[in-house]
Amino acid sequence: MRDLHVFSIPLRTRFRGITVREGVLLRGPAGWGEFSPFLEYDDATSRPWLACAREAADEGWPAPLRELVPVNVTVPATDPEHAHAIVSAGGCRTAKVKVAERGQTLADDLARVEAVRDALGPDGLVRVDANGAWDVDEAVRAIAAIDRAAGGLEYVEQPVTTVEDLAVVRRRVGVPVAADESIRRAEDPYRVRDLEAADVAVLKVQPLGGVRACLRIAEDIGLPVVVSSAIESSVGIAAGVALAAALPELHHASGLATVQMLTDDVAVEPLLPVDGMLRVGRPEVDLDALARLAAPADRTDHWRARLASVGQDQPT
Ligand SMILES: O=C(O)CCC(=O)c1ccccc1C(=O)O
Ligand SMILES: [Mg+2]
Repeated sequence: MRDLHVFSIPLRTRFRGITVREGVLLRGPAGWGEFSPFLEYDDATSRPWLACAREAADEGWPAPLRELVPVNVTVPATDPEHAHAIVSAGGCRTAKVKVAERGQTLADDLARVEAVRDALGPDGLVRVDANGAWDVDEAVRAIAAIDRAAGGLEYVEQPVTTVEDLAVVRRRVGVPVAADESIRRAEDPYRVRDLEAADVAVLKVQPLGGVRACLRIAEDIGLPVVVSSAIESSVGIAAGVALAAALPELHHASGLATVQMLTDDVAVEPLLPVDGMLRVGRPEVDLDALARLAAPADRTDHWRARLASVGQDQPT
């Protein structure tokens, strides 16, 4: 049995319904890997997440082509003053702004992106993420208004839920469209490509089965890629950085500056951006942090059982 640690780290602010991030760190001959599928995911959905952890622990990653990876600051659906402060503190030249939050209005989104543009200055890039919350007509209207308020958008991520609607919206707006939730399973990117539903593909290493699996997808789909996180510890983020570092072409900042969304981390030097960049490499795990962040016994039992169940048909 590999060295195995179950961690539990509170988030600074609730993000998509989650207040605590739990997962497993596995140590193998190549280093540490992270297995942290969201709690509601079944075994089949979680299998690529385990493949990603095993690749990190057992094999390691393909050689990097760059040493630094530009990242975006992530701005939650917060008020304009807070959004301005987050971007000003971040040091990133690209900001990703959450929009279309339930319980908020388009006016809230417009005020938030205006504040973000003000904090970034004219040379920064603003992208927005609606997490599929709009219908087609709402999306067309909102995107035009947000594009004006932002003084130009880099792209809009997942404006609508289905890949068919994504293709319709893409044909009706002047802003590039990125697919995120539409690319979760290995076969999804090919549907996005075949329907010409997006200009940009968001790839996350855990749900798509690891760095090599994502490199293959990027090569096959022929779209520019944005590497993004699933809110992971520095160990999980390092796998995303390894993908961004190994892509033959990298046109966009990665959505990997999310360690700061957690209240604590497992690494001696947490993988936080310096001047808007993350350094490629393997973070050193802090054994004191593993002890401090160790999940309670019942959660550890839950994750051990889950690992056994997800890894069932494969050698451990
Ligand atoms: O891309 C980023 O800046 C951070 C990652 C992020 O937003 C995210 C993290 C976990 C689940 C969903 C999402 C998302 O892109 O909506
Ligand atoms: Mg997204």
